[in-house]
Amino acid sequence: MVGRLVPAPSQIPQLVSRMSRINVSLPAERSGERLSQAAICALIEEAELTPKPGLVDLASNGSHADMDIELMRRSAQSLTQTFREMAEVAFSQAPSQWLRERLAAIGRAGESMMLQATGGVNTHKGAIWALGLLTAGAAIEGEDAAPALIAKTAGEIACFPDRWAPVGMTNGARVRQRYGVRGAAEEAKQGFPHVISLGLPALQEARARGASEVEARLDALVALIASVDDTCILHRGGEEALREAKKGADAVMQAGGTSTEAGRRALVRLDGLLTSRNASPGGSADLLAATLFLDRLHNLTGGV
Ligand SMILES: CC(C)(COP(=O)(O)OP(=O)(O)OC[C@H]1O[C@@H](n2cnc3c(N)ncnc32)[C@H](O)[C@@H]1O)[C@@H](O)C(=O)NCCC(=O)NCCS
Ligand SMILES: Nc1ncnc2c1ncn2[C@@H]1O[C@H](COP(=O)(O)OP(=O)(O)OP(=O)(O)O)[C@@H](O)[C@H]1O
Repeated sequence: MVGRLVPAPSQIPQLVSRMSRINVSLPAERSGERLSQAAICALIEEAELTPKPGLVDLASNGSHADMDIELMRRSAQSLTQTFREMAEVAFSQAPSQWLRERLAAIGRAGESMMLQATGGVNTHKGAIWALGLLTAGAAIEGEDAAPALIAKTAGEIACFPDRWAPVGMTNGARVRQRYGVRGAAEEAKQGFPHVISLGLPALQEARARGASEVEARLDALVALIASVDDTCILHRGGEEALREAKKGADAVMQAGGTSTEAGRRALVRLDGLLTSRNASPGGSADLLAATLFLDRLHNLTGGV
C-alpha cells in the first residue's frame, strides 16, 4: 500500500520532470477555448492578408480555381472544435505516443469536417497539421511559454510515430520521393525551424523598422517562400517553379521588403510568376499562420 503512495527514489526525477511540464494556471477547457480561438484567428489573418503571391486572399484566388476567401473563412471556422479538442487532450500531458495518436485521430476528424465545410476542397490540411501540433505544444507548456519552447514540444510530439496513419500516397509524399525534399512532417519534427528562425524574426524586424502590420506579415511570408521546400509548389510546378519562387521571394527581400516601392513591384512579379505556373506556396502560407499564432500568444500573454 505504502509502496503505491510513495514514489520509489528512482521514480522521483521522472516525476519532477513531468510536474515541471504541468500547466496548472488554467483549466483544460479554458485553455482549449483560448488556444482554439488563437488558431482560428491566425488562419483567418493569413487568408485575409493581401496581396499574397499565388494564394487565396481578399483580392484574388491566386492559383486556386476551387477556392475563394469566403471558403477559407468557412473552412477556418469549421476547425474550432478540432483545435479545442487538441488543446484539451494535450493539457497537463507530456509528449508521448498516446498523445501523438490522439491528436492524429482528432486531426483526421478535423480534415473530414474541413472537407464537409468546403464541399471537398483541401483548404487547410497542412494548417491543421502545423497549428494542431503547436496548439498542443502551447497547451502543454502554457500559453505564455516562449514560442521556441512551444515549437520544440510540438516537434517532440510529431516525432512519435502514428501507428494508425492511413497508408496511401499524398501529393506531399509523391514529391518528397521524387525530389528528395523534407516536407510538412519533417518541418514539424524539427520543431518548426522556419517559423522560429525565419517567420517570427522577419515579422518582428519589419515591425521594428516601422513597416505596417500588413507589410510586416507579407515580409514574413516572403522570407518563408524564399527558404521553404514547399511541396505544394513542387507538386503543381516542379523543381523549376520552386527555384523561381525562392528567387522571386529573395528579390522582394533584396529590394528592402514589401514596404518599399521596389519590393512591392518584386512581389507583383512573384505573384505573376506563380499564377502563370498555376503554383501556390501553400506550405509557406501554413507556416505564416503558425508564425501569427505564436506571435498572437506571445503578445497576449507578454510571454518570455
Ligand atoms: C503531415 C501532413 C501535413 C501530410 O503531409 P504530406 O507530406 O503527406 O503531404 P500532403 O500533400 O498531404 O500535405 C502537405 C501540406 O503541408 C503543407 N506544406 C507543404 N510543404 C511544406 C513544408 N515544407 N513545410 C511545412 N508545410 C508544408 C502544405 O499545406 C501542403 O498542402 C498531415 O496532413 C498528416 O499527416 N495528417 C494526418 C493527421 C495527423 O496526424 N494530424 C495530426 C494533427 S496534430
Ligand atoms: N491562403 C491560402 N491559399 C491557398 N492555400 C493555402 C492558403 N493558406 C494555406 N494554404 C494551404 O495550401 C494547401 C492547399 O494547396 P493545394 O491546393 O496545392 O493542395 P493539394 O490539395 O495538395 O493540391 P491540388 O489542389 O493540386 O490537388 C492547403 O493544405 C492549405 O493548408
